[in-house]
This record gives sequence, C-alpha cells and structure tokens, in this order.
Amino acid sequence: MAVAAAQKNREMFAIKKSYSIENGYPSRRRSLVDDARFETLVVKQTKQSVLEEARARANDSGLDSEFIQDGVPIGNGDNSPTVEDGTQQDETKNGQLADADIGDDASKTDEDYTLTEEEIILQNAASESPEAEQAIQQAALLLRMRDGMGSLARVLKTVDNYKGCVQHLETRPSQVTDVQFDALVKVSMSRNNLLQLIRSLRQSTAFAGVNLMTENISSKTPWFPRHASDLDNCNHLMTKFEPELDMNHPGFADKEYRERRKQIAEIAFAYKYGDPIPSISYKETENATWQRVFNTVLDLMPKHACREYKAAFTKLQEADIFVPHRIPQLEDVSNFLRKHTGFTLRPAAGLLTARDFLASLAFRVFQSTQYVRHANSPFHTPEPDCIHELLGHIPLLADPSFAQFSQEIGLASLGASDSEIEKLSTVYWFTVEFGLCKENHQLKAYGAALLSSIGELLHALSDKPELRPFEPASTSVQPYQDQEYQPIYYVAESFEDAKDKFRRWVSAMSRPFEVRFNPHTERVEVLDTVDKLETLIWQLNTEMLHLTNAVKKLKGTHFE
Ligand SMILES: C[C@H](O)[C@H](O)[C@H]1CNc2nc(N)[nH]c(=O)c2N1
Ligand SMILES: N[C@@H](Cc1ccc(O)cc1)C(=O)O
Ligand SMILES: [Fe+2]
Repeated sequence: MAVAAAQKNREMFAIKKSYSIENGYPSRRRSLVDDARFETLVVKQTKQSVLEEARARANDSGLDSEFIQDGVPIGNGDNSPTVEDGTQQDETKNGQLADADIGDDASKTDEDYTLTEEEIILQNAASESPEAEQAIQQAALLLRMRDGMGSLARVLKTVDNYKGCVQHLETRPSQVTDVQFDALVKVSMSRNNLLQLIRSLRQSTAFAGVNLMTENISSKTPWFPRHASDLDNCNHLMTKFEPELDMNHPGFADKEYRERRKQIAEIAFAYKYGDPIPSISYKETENATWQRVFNTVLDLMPKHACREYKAAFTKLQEADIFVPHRIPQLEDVSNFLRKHTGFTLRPAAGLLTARDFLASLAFRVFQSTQYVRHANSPFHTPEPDCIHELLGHIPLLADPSFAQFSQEIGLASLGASDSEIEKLSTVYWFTVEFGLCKENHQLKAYGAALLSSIGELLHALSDKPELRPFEPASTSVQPYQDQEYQPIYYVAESFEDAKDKFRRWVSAMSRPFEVRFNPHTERVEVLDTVDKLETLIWQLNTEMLHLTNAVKKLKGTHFE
C-alpha cells in the first residue's frame, strides 16, 4: 500500500524524457528559460511547496523512512498532494492550464511550462524560414470555455482577425470543473498567425485552457548533441528521487544530508566540458558508508559477479583507485577509464533524464553522480549515487567490448523518438542496470544496480523474483517500477549474448539516418552525404591496409 502510494507520488512528479528544450528539441519537458540548472530549480521549487506541509509533519527530526512512509499517507490522505493540486499550481503560476493533451491523464502531471510540445514544434517549424513562417497550417484547438457558448463568438472573431479559416467546429459539455463547454475548433491559417491566435486566446479569462493539438507539423531533424561539449546542455534531472522531494528517500528528514547533497550537486551544475572534475573532500561518515558497501561487494563478488566485472575490478584495485577506506575521486576514475576504453566521466547532479543520460554515452562520456547515499541505507538507495556509479558501472566501462556496446546504445538514442527512447531505456534498465547472465551454468550479475546494491543482489539471486530469458523485443516493452526491488529480472545466455542481442535489436531501430562518432574531433556526424561517406571509406580502407599488413607480418608472409 505504502509502495503504491509512494509510486503515485513519484509519478506525479515524474518528468518526461528530454534533451534540453532550449536547444530546439521538441520535447515534452517544458523549458522556462535557458539553462538546465534554472529549469531544474524551478521545477523543484514548485514541488517543494507541495511537500513542505508533509515535511513539517515529519518534523525534520531524523524520523526513519518507514515512519515517514506509513506516517504520511502519500497520495491517499486529505493532506496529500494530488494531480489536480499540481495542475492548479501551474495554473496560478503561469495563468494557464497544464493539461496539454486532452484525454491523457498522465500529461496532467507535467510541470510548469509556457509552451506545449506541439507549440514548440510549431514554433520551430515556423522559424525555419520566412516562407515556413507564412506556410498555411492545419490545426485543431481544444478550448475550455468557462462561461458557456457565448465565448464561441469571440473565438470565431479572433480566428477571422488572424486571417484564418474555421474548417470544423464541435462542442460538448465539459467534464472539467468550472468549465462549461469544450470546443474543438479546426482551423487553417499561417503558422505565425496560429501562434499569435493561441497567445491571444490565452489572455482571455473566458478560457480555462487553450490547447493546440496537431500532429502533422514538419520540422527539421531535431536537435541532438553533436560534440562532447554539447553535453553541457544535456544534464536535465529527474527530480523525483531527490531527498528534498521524495518522502521515501532515506535523507528526506535529514537536513544536514540534504544540504550536503545540494552542495555536491552545485559542482555538477557549474561543470563545463573540459574542466577537470573538482575533487570532493568526503566526510568520515561518507567514507565509512563506502567502506561498508565496498567490503560487502568484495565478499560477494567472487561468487556472484560476471567475469568481466571481476577482471576490471582487479585493475581498479591495482591502480589504487578502488580501496576500502576512501571514496575514489571522479577525476582519477575518469583518467583511468580514458586509458582503458576512452570513456570519461562528467559530474551529474542527480538522476538524469534517459535521453540526456543516453546521449552522453554516444560520446563515450558517462555522467556520474558525486554525492553519497544516506548512511542509514548503505545496501539500497532509491537514486543513483557515486557508490552505484563507481561499484556498479565503472568496472564494466573499463571493459573494451562493453564500452563499445554502451556507446552504440548512446548513438542509437541520438534523435530517436520518445517511444524509442522509452524502449531503449527499458532494455538498458533490464540489462546494464539489472541484468543477470549465465556463466558455466551458474547465474551471475552484470547489472550495475545489482552490483552496487547488496540488498537487491541477494534478492535477485533468491527464489523470490521471476526470471525470464532476455529477448530485447519483449524486454523493451516490459513495464517496470524504479523504487523497490525488481519483481522480474532477465537472464541472458551469457554476457556476450546480452550484448549481441541488444546490439542487433538496436541496429534495427527505425531512425531514418545513420550517425557515426569521430573520436578525433569528438563529434557525431550524420552520414547524409556521399562526400562524408567517401571520406569515411577512404579512412577505413587505410585501416584495412594496416590490418592486412599486420596479419601478414604475424604470419611471416612478408619474408616470402
Ligand atoms: C537510461 C536509463 O534510464 C538509466 O537508468 C539512466 C537514467 N539516468 C541516470 N542518471 C545518472 N546520474 N546515473 C545513472 O546511472 C542513470 N541511469
Ligand atoms: N538502487 C541502487 C541505486 C540506483 C537507484 C536508481 C537507479 O535508477 C539506479 C541505481 C543502489 O542501491 O545501489
Ligand atoms: Fe545506473
């Protein structure tokens, strides 16, 4: 019960996957202004005010998380935040309704924004050229009329003023509180005027909502990061698991912890491509938490981790990076990875949106958190922390074949549709985060969230969860929850098998263009001209020549 309620609470605050919208990506995440940091802060403030009351009840005094879970009936009590509360907040804040898509309840959970996804697409399409701006657009508007049919006259007049043509008109009694009628108005007018029409209707108090609903707006290839430095714009957070905002977070009622978490997050927000990663002087308690987890992983790893993980782990120990008594510094880890696989790290302020997170992998960049889980829950925590990144992800990123595989996932995510991102991140979830594989007929873990959470590792290997064979097509559509131990895990025939299957599935994705990473320039190129392909073929031919020579030399044929 508490779990379901907490899930509801989290869903209410969930942010849809996105790139930074300020770069023109027509995402569902609404940007208020121009940077991820500001955007994240505004979203947090809104959520925070909803939670303040709840926290006051928890009394900020070291109550344990179980009490908070049961003591504050999240999502089902009279004091609990509801979806409607969230919407209302948006309304008072921006003077407009937040439910962009009619009939889609989930969208009502979207937070502050000024433009809907459709409007951003429209705006982008209009801004492509003066002709594009004047191009005639068909569109449907859904209007929520507070004061009855009288408002229709105003609508028709305004459409007329903007030289538009009404092609279809339909009304119905509204089911929305305080709204008498909904009207569906299909219009045809220039894109620019359509944008102005929407703005103008929104200014009227007669409408509780003015929503553009159109699917056939064509715009250029969406923005995606082309150079590793563009990742400075790909750090949007899913704030749902932060201790400030998640009542089930072990640090929710611990003010000192929240302060520390925030302080470390600042580093990530200030970080720019090319900077060395600032080192953190971890406190005794933080190092102690690391030590507890580290030692337990050392104990369990020989029996339960896959071979590749163990091999890389040993290398990290030999390099004096993995030691029991102190948390490794990200800069040292980054330099270590660079030497082994070309991967580097950049600091992340928390759980990133799947789109932003996956995009960085295309550049062999792993965005890593730097703060440490709460001392009270060393063996399982709801948000990724540096112990998860370090003990879970880093060893395999030092493995050349896994590193390449990670980059392929990242490349496949660039410019992918929302539903493809959803599938990619689901497969990522059940493999890279929670994957199990067979090794000599024994079950081994390779998933990072298993290797960093002893609690979940033991659960996964117990007889409690359901184990299914890994098959990307079905795994990619399996719904999952991300706050409790998983009820289902997917088992690959071998670690190699998991990578192969994932890889084959990824390459069959429907994106209409191919991309390639150029390691010399750290740039992703879209392979869309014959010139680019010819240059590439020439480069590959040169490499082929070297490889063939190498084989000849090894076989001694150069003496013949
Ligand atoms: C792609 C997928 O959603 C995945 O679980 C991501 C999401 N965002 C993340 N963000 C951070 N900081 N660390 C992670 O390991 C992840 N994992
Ligand atoms: N549960 C993981 C941390 C984690 C949380 C959320 C994630 O999406 C991934 C990892 C641990 O305790 O180590
Ligand atoms: Fe992770």
